[in-house]
Amino acid sequence: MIGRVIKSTGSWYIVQVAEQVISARLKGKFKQDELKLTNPIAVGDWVKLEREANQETAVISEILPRENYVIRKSTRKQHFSHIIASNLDQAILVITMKKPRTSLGFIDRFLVSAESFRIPALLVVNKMDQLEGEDEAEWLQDIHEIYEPLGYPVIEVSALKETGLKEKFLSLIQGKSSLISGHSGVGKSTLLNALVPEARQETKEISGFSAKGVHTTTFAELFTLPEGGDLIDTPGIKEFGILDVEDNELSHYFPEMRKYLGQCKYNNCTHINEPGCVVLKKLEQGFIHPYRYQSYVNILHEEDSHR
Ligand SMILES: Nc1nc2c(ncn2[C@@H]2O[C@H](COP(=O)(O)OP(=O)(O)OP(=O)(O)O)[C@@H](O)[C@H]2O)c(=O)[nH]1
Ligand SMILES: [Zn+2]
Repeated sequence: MIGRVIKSTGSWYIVQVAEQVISARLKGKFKQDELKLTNPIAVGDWVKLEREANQETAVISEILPRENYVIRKSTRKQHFSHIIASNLDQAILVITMKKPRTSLGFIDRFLVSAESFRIPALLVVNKMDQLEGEDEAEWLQDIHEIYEPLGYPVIEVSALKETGLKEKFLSLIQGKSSLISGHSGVGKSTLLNALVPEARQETKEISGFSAKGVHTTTFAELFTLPEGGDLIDTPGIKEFGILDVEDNELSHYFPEMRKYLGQCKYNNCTHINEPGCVVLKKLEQGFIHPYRYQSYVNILHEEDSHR
């Protein structure tokens, strides 16, 4: 039979097979794939499994090819090892204007990761009920002005007051597998509980039946939406990695730069100070947002310092 991994505890996997939830483990000699992962299976994986004699548990014999996946934060030049989730239609970053305010740099890192994994991304501004003052209104306006033209939808919600959820947000997640991420305290759990009423309950049930470690907050978990589709929560995982890229490739993950690539004088241009750089020209002309360019430079340098 075939099922989808909805939770991993490290040694046991909770697999959804049609309407049933089965606890499964790996066959003794499980073939590692080419990613050389520390954890061979991720939440979101589709797997082939067979029931054991007791009928209650199952053994996973094969992982079906992944459409895509995200891995844990790592520097660009390191070998990735920890896979967080797979087979995603999109990645959602929950952001807030205060307590804590999400920095644009953090948002850009997330978007670059999503681009590098070829997963569409969207931004959900939570705690809209707390919006007050000019400074906050400006921050929100910046978010809309910077990200929407790049193709990243920006949705405003209040998980606490349950506004904006059933309207626009639901239409964007229905029928899809969405990874949900964000800083601690932005309201991911509140959002999840508002959308998947049994989310809290489910977590409790599963932790009662399996090995210890189930309840640790570093494992991703897949929750099915009553309206169809699912949300993959990634508690404790703040940032994802960026796929292995050379300096002159980072700009491929900035949609506003991507369209000018190949037009610079040097084909290995890093768009920092090279003569005849079209990206720098477009920045000067206002076609590239200075904040975004700053993030580009920061990521380039940060990754360099890790080598
Ligand atoms: N005013 C307001 N508060 C909210 C909203 N959503 C969440 N909160 C509050 O923000 C705090 C953090 O919410 P959580 O849902 O625990 O945040 P989280 O992102 O899951 O945090 P971690 O579990 O640490 O990852 C709680 O006190 C929530 O009640 C909202 O829309 N408006
Ligand atoms: Zn250039």
